[in-house]
Amino acid sequence: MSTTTTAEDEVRRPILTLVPQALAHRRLFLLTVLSGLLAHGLGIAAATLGAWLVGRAFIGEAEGLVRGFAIMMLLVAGAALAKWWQMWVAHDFAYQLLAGLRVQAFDGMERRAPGYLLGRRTGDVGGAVMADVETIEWFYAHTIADYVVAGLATVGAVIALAFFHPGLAVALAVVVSLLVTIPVWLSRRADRQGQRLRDELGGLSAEVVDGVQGLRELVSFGQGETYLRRLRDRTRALQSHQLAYGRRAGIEQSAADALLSIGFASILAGAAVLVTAGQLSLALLPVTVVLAATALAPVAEVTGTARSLGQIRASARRVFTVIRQRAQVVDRVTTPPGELTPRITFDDVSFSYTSDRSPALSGATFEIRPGETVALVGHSGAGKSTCANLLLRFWDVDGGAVRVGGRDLRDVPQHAVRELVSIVPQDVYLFHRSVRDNIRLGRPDATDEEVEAAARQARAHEFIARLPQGYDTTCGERAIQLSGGQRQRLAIARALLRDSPILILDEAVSNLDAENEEALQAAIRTVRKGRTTLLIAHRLSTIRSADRIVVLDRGRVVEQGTDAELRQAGGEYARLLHHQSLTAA
Ligand SMILES: Nc1ncnc2c1ncn2[C@@H]1O[C@H](COP(=O)(O)OP(=O)(O)OP(=O)(O)O)[C@@H](O)[C@H]1O
Repeated sequence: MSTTTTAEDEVRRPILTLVPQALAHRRLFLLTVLSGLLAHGLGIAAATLGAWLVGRAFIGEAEGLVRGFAIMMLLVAGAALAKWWQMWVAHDFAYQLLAGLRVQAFDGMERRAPGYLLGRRTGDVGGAVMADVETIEWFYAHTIADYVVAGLATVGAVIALAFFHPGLAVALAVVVSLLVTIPVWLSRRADRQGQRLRDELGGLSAEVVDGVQGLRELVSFGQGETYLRRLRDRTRALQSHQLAYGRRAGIEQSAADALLSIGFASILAGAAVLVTAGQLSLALLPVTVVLAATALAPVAEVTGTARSLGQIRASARRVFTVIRQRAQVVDRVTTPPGELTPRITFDDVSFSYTSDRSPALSGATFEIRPGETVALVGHSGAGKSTCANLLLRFWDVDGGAVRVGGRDLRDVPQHAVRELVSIVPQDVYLFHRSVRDNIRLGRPDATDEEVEAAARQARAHEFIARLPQGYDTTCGERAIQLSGGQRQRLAIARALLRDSPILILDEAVSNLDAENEEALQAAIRTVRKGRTTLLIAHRLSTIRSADRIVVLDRGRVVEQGTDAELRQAGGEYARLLHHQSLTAA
């Protein structure tokens, strides 16, 4: 039975899952912290020196002022350089991590393909991978190392202040401690709001992708206005979540600003009282003020970035849920099986996609001998595509076994299955690349000559030659559009290049014009030659061209034989013909 993403797969502490990823890039992380410390340290030193010089000037001690000023300018220049270095390494660190996360997320989806996409909308999936990964950039580039730097810089400033007066250091430590707790007060609400906001954004992106993909249907059924209304409703819902998020962030900001002002004013007042009481030299007053300010500034900065933690948490949760999904099919053997006779056996196979649905196959038994073509026929939903999915090991059977050359497919690693079996699907996906590269997907190291030879055999060369740039014409969603029959011929060329001994052919149901039809049938005849073929057929002419026919009904094999035998038997096949469930062409 197929497993879908469950609650256990959900990531419970998403921010903590981001940290080990950062530690995997230890060198860059340390450089980010180091550059941050240098930038802050030099900044604090420059400001403190400046304040000290002002203090001395105040009490009339002019000696060494010029030298001190020159040193201060050097420190300022050093701080600026260190800041630039910090931005550079922090972004290098973040982008390397994000690149890794994108690959891991794609890997997670591939591990569960195609089951993963069931029940999920493609816009939502794309959103999880791209937009959420982008949100995480903020954590790596502006948060994690900044927290470490802010912590160290603040502790340093408090210790330095303690040399001047311990009371002032204690007061500063109290203000800092209160400031850092602000995001914690509202963290639950921030988490909830961030989650809602990211979900709503994902939903909206899915809605837009849905609308664009189904534009033809919407327009032809006059439903454009209804769709726009739905979109408006979703946008309004998103807006209200954004407002709630903004309100809470505003409360945090105001609380932090108020605390910062009160805290700073108190320390200033305390220092002034100490000067009046003769416990602190007037010359040191500017230095204490600057130290307090330099301790508070980085803390205020990180509490600002902490306001984004709600969204970062939600994004990390979604990305890591994808990354950590369990594999749809697990290999229990990793060594390839060696050469297998391409004899396919479905032995009492039972399978359900999900536990809440009736079985797609129950006790299905049939065989395809080496080099033979067997057509699977049956009503829609009878289980034909499920047989193909199991033969490709997109899922594993629940009961019985699918065997190739007598070997249970569960004992053949998935990569070896993909070499053994290739498919010409009904809906051929073309990537936004050249026709040549799309064919080359069958065998990436094929030469141009081999690609062209495969296209000729697949009866695709002629229409490719008529395209604006021939084999270099870009195809796919955003480029030249090819007809269903032409796409299938490109897929046949792919399969010919792949040259696997077993072929699954899912015949296109759409009506093709006579020229396309003739070319496609010829291509199918070529690609079947010498291969064991499972044919999901809809046209009578194709069905008749098969060596044998297996008739499925509600997941069971109800009849097997040649076209003539089955007609004569007067069973399900004859009924399908009678009710014209099979296309006559
Ligand atoms: N990915 C899936 N998840 C859940 N149920 C599925 C999935 N694919 C198919 N089914 C269900 O399994 C049963 C068999 O479907 P299958 O696609 O194998 O039928 P089919 O004979 O190929 O139909 P068609 O000719 O319409 O393509 C159907 O009840 C279908 O709803």
